[in-house]
Amino acid sequence: MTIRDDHALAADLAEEAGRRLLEIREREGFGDAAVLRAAGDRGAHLYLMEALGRLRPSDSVLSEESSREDRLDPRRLSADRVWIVDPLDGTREFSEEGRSDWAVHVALWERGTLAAGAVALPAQGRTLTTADPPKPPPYAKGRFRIAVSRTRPPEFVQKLAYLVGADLVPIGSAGAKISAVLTGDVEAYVHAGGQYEWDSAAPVAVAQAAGVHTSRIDGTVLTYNQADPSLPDILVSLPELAPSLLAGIRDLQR
Ligand SMILES: Nc1ncnc2c1ncn2[C@@H]1O[C@H](COP(=O)(O)O)[C@@H](OP(=O)(O)O)[C@H]1O
Ligand SMILES: [Mg+2]
Repeated sequence: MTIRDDHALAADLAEEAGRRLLEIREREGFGDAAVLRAAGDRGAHLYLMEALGRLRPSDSVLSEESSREDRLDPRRLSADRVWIVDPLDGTREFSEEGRSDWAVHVALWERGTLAAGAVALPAQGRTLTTADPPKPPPYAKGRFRIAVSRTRPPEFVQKLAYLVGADLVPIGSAGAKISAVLTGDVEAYVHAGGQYEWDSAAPVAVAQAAGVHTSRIDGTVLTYNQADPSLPDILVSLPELAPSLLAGIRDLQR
């Protein structure tokens, strides 16, 4: 198998899981949000596990929806290749009629780096992929936009926006927020206070391929396939904005 095949496979799997999620939304309706969320998480997870087991039988998989036992299975720590997937990121938004800020994440971690990835945004009719990385529009100087969680934004983010001259844009799903940086709808995404490897691996793979800044909020490297999959904070931004955002965050946390 060539490396190119992994890029295409990530995109195909994310798109097919997304197509199934649209069908589940259609079939279940929005009457009972908990039922719809559970059906979405389960349906996308089972499809991705079956497809990866069939198409990449020697690789490990770390999925948000795997059992706790499977997620903590130490075998993936000595594996060369681990697929890190979030079958449905933005589960809350998936269950809200009319919202399109939810995503399917499929990433491949290989010997220490993110080697391939895709983020399907089924309700937006697009998939962002390392097979054909997006080209974010260049930064036009002046005020800019920072995407934040709708429900759990970092406590410092209002002050940060004031400090750097930005407006906050609440969007659901880490994948949808990072995609918004890549498509030019916002210029940055800041999160702190909790998150896991599957929430960011695939969109970070695409962002890195697109030449966008990705790091922890202290500027250090995001590392994946760790024993503890907690990865609680992240900064994704157009490269020109990273130094002032990192300096602002540092000042506010002092
Ligand atoms: N404080 C926190 N602790 C744990 N997970 C968090 C979190 N804040 C956000 N997340 C996770 O990050 C993803 C994006 O969140 P948000 O839309 O609020 O930005 C969601 O993934 P899931 O939808 O896959 O659960 C959410 O559960
Ligand atoms: Mg998630």
